[in-house]
Amino acid sequence: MSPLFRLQGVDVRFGNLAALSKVELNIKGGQGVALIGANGSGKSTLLRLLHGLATPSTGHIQRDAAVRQAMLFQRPHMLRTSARNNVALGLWLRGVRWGDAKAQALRALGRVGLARVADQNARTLSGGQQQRLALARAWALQPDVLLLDEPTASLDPHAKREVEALMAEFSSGQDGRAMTIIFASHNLGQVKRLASRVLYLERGQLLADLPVHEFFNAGRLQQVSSAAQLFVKGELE
Ligand SMILES: Nc1ncnc2c1ncn2[C@@H]1O[C@H](COP(=O)(O)OP(=O)(O)OP(=O)(O)O)[C@@H](O)[C@H]1O
Repeated sequence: MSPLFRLQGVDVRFGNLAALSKVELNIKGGQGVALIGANGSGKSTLLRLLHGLATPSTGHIQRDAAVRQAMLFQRPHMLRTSARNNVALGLWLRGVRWGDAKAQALRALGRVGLARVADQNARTLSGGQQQRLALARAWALQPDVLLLDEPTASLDPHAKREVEALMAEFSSGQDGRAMTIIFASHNLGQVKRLASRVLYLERGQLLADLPVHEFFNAGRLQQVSSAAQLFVKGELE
């Protein structure tokens, strides 16, 4: 199977700052990929690059043109209209007729347990509901790849569990087709639960690309960098 993404020697620079530096990476379908690293290590930049929201300053990114992608952010942006319209508009923008878009939106809201609030103004929903609404908006597009930038970072434990459960269901192919999920997270428990592969970034460099069980092997991590070991220890405390 050809990779969904192939990055060769990619730098992303903002002025003098290299947010990403010499990144070499292949991502295949059917994986749960976690991006971890300290604040400012380049996780968001890498996700934005994969989603086409950032471009390499040097190097090359190859994306499978047939692949459908959606992206979620830590704080979803909702339009000041009903939850249902927020989902339907995403579909309509991709050419779905408005009547069909509204029907599909309702199915997507049902999928994330929000059918009850379909007519409520999206801006009045709780943080957890808004993130589930963002998941419905993504799910409605039936993407092959779902990119998520710290999707549970601003949620309470209950909402966090709900969002995480949906991520697990989407990636397991429960709805007929498995989505590849690529997510940034500081929550290492979540990384263990959802990822099969871990990418560790340090100051824009991809220092480790390991199966999840190897990444959490302290001896292995020491070989990556002492900062990586300290980082994981700090995040687990
Ligand atoms: N649009 C931009 N303009 C200038 N600098 C930027 C821009 N976007 C990111 N940076 C810088 O690039 C570096 C990497 O940022 P990035 O947001 O990718 O890190 P991160 O690992 O996602 O951090 P966090 O965990 O805080 O979200 C940081 O030093 C950041 O300040």
